[in-house]
Amino acid sequence: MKITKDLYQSSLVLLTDFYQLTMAYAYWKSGKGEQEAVFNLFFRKHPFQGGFTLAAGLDYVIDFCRNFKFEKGELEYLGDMKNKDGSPVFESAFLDYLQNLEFTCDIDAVEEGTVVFPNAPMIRVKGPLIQCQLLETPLLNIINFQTLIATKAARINLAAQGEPVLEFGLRRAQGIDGALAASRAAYIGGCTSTSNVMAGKLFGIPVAGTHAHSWIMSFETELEAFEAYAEAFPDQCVFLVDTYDTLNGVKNAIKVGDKLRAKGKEMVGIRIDSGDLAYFSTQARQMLDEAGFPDAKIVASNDLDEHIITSLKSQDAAINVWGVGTKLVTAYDQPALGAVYKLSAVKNSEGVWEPKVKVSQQSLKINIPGFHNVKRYYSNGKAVSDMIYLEDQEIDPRGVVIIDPIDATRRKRLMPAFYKEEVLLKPIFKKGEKVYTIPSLHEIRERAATQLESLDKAHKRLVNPHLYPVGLEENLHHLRMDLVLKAKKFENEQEAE
Ligand SMILES: Nc1ncnc2c1ncn2[C@@H]1O[C@H](COP(=O)(O)OP(=O)(O)OP(=O)(O)O)[C@@H](O)[C@H]1O
Ligand SMILES: O=P(O)(O)OC[C@H]1O[C@H](OP(=O)(O)OP(=O)(O)O)[C@H](O)[C@@H]1O
Ligand SMILES: O=C(O)c1cccnc1
Ligand SMILES: [Mg+2]
Repeated sequence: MKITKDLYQSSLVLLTDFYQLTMAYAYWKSGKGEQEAVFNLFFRKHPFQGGFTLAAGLDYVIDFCRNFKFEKGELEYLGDMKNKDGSPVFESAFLDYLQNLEFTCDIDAVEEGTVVFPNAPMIRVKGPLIQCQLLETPLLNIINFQTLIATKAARINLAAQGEPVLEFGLRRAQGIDGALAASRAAYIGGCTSTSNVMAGKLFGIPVAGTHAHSWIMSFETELEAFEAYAEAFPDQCVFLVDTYDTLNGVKNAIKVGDKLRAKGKEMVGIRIDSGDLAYFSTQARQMLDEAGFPDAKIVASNDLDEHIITSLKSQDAAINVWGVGTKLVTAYDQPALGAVYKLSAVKNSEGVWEPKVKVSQQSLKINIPGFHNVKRYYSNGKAVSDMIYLEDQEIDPRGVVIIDPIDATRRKRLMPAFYKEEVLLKPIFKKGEKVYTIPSLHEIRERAATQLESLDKAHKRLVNPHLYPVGLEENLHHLRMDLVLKAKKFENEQEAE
């Protein structure tokens, strides 16, 4: 395979687990393929032991669905698959079915840049079982990663308290698409730029950077290296000062800064990439100030994350710009968000929707049945609670009770009439037609900032955050409990037999 030419030239319809295709075949064979179903994508726990998660990746999902088509090449590949006895895995009538398969689902989803919480659906897919099933793996692949990285980026940007965070992750990212998707998500999460030029071109993210130690090392002296760099980029000089002796490096940067100024140019600043970043940044700040460069920025990098940034802030480090790579784009301390995709209702042969639950040993894993949506209530611009409710349920503006999906003893009474409300799942596709206007990446980033602003500080603490209240509307809670009890009763009866 030639990665540069072939990787994205075809539809991504085979970017799925094999079992989705074998199930699709079996659904088709048993005549259930067109039966209507509802699936929900959600996660059970915030990543990084945090108190919020930032949704990202919907744009890729939309693109995936719009190009959901089995073309000749894919069908040939599937047609060549053989069982152990040499017979084809998929009979040709099924391949004909796939060839004619058009994407016809309804999809409702939270917009990118929305703050989201455990158990509430981020994406709801309604449509023929086969299509819903085939979407499971790619939707999870896309949403799990981008949401994880957007959340990590948001945490890092919160720690930086509004100072610019430059994303430097490409060299350590999880492969090629991992890097591109991470740069996109990091930008949504608040980073100001990426070092990944391809991400810049593809997504319109500002591209920025400094220079490496190799630049300095290729010259006889550090001073010569700075001078040559200043010659090439008189308006964009950020000198990396720690190749030999950091404080001597600062002295050299000041010398070249003076020369630039004599030519009417200003150096932008310096970068420190090793050693005690609190100590060196405060020393460098003092030297720069004394030399008449109070506006020169100090960029720091070197295995930074939200915790080290917080620590450096508490040490009064004089850092103005944060370069963050590895720990951001790899989500170093939690490599995956555990979002799942679960069936919550099917339409029976009489055309009646039947809500479904999967009863698990762990109550944490019992899904939320039915066709539901999420409302967020705001008071004075602050999010106060999320309510998961059955979409056809009348909500009494004078009072609702919401019940924690994991611990039914935790309840909260709400007066919807007192609050501004937002329905979080927005229509994206109706019968396969896109009905949603995709915002620009910059708008998504703005939404993320506004959403994070709407969340109380207590939920944004990096450690031991306060739990944001998310509950099931009473009727949904009862429906769920009834279904669980019925299923358990059935289980017990079977055991007794
Ligand atoms: N004052 C500080 N407080 C807390 N953490 C710091 C401080 N200064 C630096 N760090 C962090 O400590 C770690 C230092 O790592 P390490 O010892 O590998 O770097 P180094 O030896 O200074 O540099 P390198 O090995 O890259 O030349 C980095 O993650 C860095 O961000
Ligand atoms: O530390 P990160 O958050 O990943 O940021 C990117 C790092 O990449 C570069 O150096 P590299 O790590 O390649 O080499 P070095 O650590 O030896 O300087 C740069 O100088 C940063 O330190
Ligand atoms: O531009 C930089 O300073 C940069 C880019 C990638 C990785 N580390 C640093
Ligand atoms: Mg390094």
